[in-house]
Amino acid sequence: MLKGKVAVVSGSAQGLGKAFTHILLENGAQVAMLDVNHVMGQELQVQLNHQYGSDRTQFFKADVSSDQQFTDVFQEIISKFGHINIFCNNAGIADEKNWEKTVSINLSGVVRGTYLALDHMKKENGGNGCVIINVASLAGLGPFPSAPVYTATKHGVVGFTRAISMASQVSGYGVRINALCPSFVRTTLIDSFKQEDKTGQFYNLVSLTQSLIDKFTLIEVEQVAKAFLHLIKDESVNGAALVVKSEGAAYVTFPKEVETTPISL
Ligand SMILES: NC(=O)C1=CN([C@@H]2O[C@H](COP(=O)(O)OP(=O)(O)OC[C@H]3O[C@@H](n4cnc5c(N)ncnc54)[C@H](O)[C@@H]3O)[C@@H](O)[C@H]2O)C=CC1
Ligand SMILES: CCCCC/C=C\C=C\C(=O)C/C=C\C/C=C\CCCC(=O)O
Repeated sequence: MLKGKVAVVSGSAQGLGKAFTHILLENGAQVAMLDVNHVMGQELQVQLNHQYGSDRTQFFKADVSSDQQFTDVFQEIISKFGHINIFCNNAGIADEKNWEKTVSINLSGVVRGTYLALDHMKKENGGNGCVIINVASLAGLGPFPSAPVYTATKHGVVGFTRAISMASQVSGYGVRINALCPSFVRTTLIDSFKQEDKTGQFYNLVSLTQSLIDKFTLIEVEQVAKAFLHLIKDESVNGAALVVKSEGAAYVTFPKEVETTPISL
């Protein structure tokens, strides 16, 4: 069903991005994989070439926190594949110690990728049938106390996605932009919560994180990939946030008006 479509997935050398790449390939798309980890990225490309054929994927090394690298690689991808229909901003880290890096990758990287993709999709593709998926988290909808800056970046991704999707609709770009909000997923990112060089001043909250993981239970990347595919196919949604938990996937119902409690001044 995605034959003839070209997809770009950032952070695709492992974890969720790798699972998104697999499901896109299984459904007929070509995939440009983008990651800062070129060793893992190139190894994966060799494996995928065997599995799906050599013309289906290409790995591109880039750091999404670098304007220059992201822009240059974007142009390389267009030169190789001609056009892009699906763009997934997935690359992300959890590092409260180096929190500015977390903001640069998780939030600025998503804004950068969305603007590059929008600019191409609205001009080159005539604004038809294109979709951007921004990977946020359940921590983009509620507080994750062990990782306040990670929480902030993911709330930022949800807010940015809701606003830019409305701008896209009002401007008639013909590009849908949605957010994916998984709870804890079994990937290497999860290991960060036990590492003091990642948790920094919140290392004392390790047991709180463990209790949250136990409450939500770890989900598998394949389950999130199915929700990702649903967001690509569901042409009725724009500006949506799709939550993925162990019990299933569900769209968030955002209030039309924020509920407030008046105070007297
Ligand atoms: N694992 C989890 O529990 C959850 C993860 N997420 C989000 O899903 C996304 C993917 O995470 P995972 O697959 O779990 O992590 P992961 O650590 O398994 O994979 C992340 C990939 O992103 C790449 N990457 C990191 N920084 C990069 C940069 N500056 N430029 C390009 N690539 C970069 C890494 O090299 C790696 O291949 C992230 O945005 C994460 O915040 C959301 C909810 C839950
Ligand atoms: C820096 C240490 C943190 C390491 C954690 C590792 C990965 C976390 C990935 C996530 O995206 C977290 C997923 C879910 C957030 C959990 C709780 C939010 C609560 C939301 C709610 O109130 O419903």
